[in-house]
Amino acid sequence: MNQSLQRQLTGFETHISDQVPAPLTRRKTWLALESHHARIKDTDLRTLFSDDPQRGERMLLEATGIYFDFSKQRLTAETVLLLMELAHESGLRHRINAMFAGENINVSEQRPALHIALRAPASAVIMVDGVDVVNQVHKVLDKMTDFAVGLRNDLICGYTGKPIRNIINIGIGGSHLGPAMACQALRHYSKRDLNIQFIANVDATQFLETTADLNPEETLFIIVSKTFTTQETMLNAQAAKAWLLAGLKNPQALACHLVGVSAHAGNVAAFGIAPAYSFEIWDWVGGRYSLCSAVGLAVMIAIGPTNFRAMLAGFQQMDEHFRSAPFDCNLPVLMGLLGIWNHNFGAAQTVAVLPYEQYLQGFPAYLQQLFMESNGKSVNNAGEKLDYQTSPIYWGEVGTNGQHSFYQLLHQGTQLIPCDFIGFVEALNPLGKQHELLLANMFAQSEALAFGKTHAEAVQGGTPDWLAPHQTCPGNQPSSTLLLERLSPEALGKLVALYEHSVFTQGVIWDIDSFDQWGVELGKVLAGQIAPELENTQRSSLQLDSSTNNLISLYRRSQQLLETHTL
Ligand SMILES: O=P(O)(O)OC[C@H]1O[C@H](O)[C@H](O)[C@@H](O)[C@@H]1O
Repeated sequence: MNQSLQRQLTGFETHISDQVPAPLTRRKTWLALESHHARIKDTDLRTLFSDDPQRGERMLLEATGIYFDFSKQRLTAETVLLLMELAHESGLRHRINAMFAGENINVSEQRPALHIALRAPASAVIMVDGVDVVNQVHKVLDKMTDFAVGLRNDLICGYTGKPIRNIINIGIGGSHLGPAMACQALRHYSKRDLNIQFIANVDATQFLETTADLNPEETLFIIVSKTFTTQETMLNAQAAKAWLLAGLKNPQALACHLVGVSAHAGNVAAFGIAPAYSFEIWDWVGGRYSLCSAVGLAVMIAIGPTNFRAMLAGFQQMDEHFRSAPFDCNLPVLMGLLGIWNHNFGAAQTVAVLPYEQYLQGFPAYLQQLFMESNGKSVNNAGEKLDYQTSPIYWGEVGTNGQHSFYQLLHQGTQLIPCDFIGFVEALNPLGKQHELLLANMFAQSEALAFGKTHAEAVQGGTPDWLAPHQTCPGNQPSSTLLLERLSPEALGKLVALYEHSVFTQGVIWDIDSFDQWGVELGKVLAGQIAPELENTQRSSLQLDSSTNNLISLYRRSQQLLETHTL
C-alpha cells in the first residue's frame, strides 16, 4: 500500500476508545463517508486510473502470501482512510480482542465465538468457564488423527473385516457446507481410493442416489450435527441405520459403520454410536465456523492428518494476522470495509464470488452461509431495529463457466455488482496452455468490468453507429482480485479465515450478532407443525393461513387420489 497513506493511517491505532459509540448512521465518520461518496460517485474507474498511473501498485496489499488488488474498487485513498477511521470509531480493535479472549461476543446466545481456538497452537491457553478449550481441541484433534490414520491404513475396518472405501458425511448447513467445500477444494491431496460423499438434503433422492451402488460392508457414515437433533440430519441418519442393517443383517455391525460428531455426546450415545466413534465439538463454535473441528473429520480422512494440520496452520496464520496487524495493512479488515463501502454507500445489493479454480466449486455456496447467515440481521446487539442495510446477497460460480452465463449482466446490466476474483498462480493440474488461458480470462474480466468499452471505441473498431449502443459496455463495475500461489491446504485455511474475519469486521461495524441465526429457527418450528398435518390420516380441519391450508389440502387430495389408484 502507498506509504504516505500508510503513514496517515498509523495514527488511528491510538484513537481507540472504550466509549459506547453513537448509532452508526449518526457517527461523524459515517456522515463523512456519505458526503465523500456524494463527491466521488461520478468519478469512474477510467478517470481514477488515468489520474494515478501507479494506482495498481498503490492499491495492492499482501498478507500471509495472499495478494489483494483493490485498485479496481470505486474509491480513493481518502475513502480508505475514512473506512479505517470508521473501524476504529466502531471499536473494532476492542471487539477483535474480545473475540480472541473468549468473551461472550455472541450476545443473543450469551456465549463466545471461539473458532480461532480450533486452530490455535497446542501451547496457547484460552479459558472458557475455567476450562482451557485449546487443550480440549487438541485432545479431539489427536483422536481424529488416530481414527483417520486407522481408516486410511485399513487398520479400522468394517464389521466383516473389509476395508472402508466409502465415507458418507450426513449433516446440513454448517455441518455440511464446510467439509463438502474443503473435500472438493483439496481433492488434489486426497487418497484416491476413498470415495467421500455428502448427504444433506432431506429429499430421499440424495440418500438413495448416493448409496445406490455402495457396499454397506465398505461404508462408514459420519453423522455431523452440533445439536444432534436437526430433523433432516436425524432422518437421514435413521435411513443410514436402516440401509446398513438391511445390508449387514446384524445390529451389532452398526457400531463399526456409524460415527457421530456433536456438542451433545449424550444424543450421539442414545443413537447407538460407541464412545470411540463419537467426536466432540463445543457450544462455543458456530456451525458455519466449525470446519476446523471434528466437523472436518471427513476432510482429515480424505487428505490425511498432516495436510489437515497444514490447513489449520493456514487458518492460524490468518487469525494471527487479523489479531495483530494494524488496520491499514490488515487484509480481513480492509476486505470487510470495502464490502461496507459498496453496500452501504454504493447501494450494491449483491456480491459475486468468482474463483478461477475448479476445485473451489463449492466456495460460493460456502460463503453464502458464512456471510448471509452471519450478517443477515435487522436488529443491533441491543435488539434495536436498524436503519441501514446489513449483509448483501452472495452468489457466484467458478470461472470460466460464469462468463458464458451471467457475466453478460455484469458487463451490460443495470446493477452495481462488486466481484471478488480468486486465482492461483500455479496450476495443480497443468495441461497444455489451459492454466494460462484460465488466468488470462480472470485478468481480462476484471479489466473489462472496470473499463468497459465506450461508444466511440466501438465505432472506431468498425461497428456501425446503430449497433454501437448495443456493443457499448459501461464498465465501472468494481472488483477485487485475490491472487495466491497455489491451492494448498494451507492456502485454503488462509482464504477461509480471511473471509471469516471480514464477516466479523462487517458485523462489528453494523453492530450485529454475527454468530446467531434465530431466523432459521422459525421455518424449522413451522415445518415441525406442518409435517404431522401431511401425515394426518384423520384429515383434521386446518388452522393455518388460507394459502398454507390450501396447499396442504391440495397435497392431501393428491395423496388420496394416489392411494385410490394404488388400491
Ligand atoms: O449441526 P446442526 O445442529 O445439525 O445444525 C445444522 C444447521 O442448522 C441450522 O439450520 C443452522 O442454521 C445452521 O447454522 C446449522 O449449521
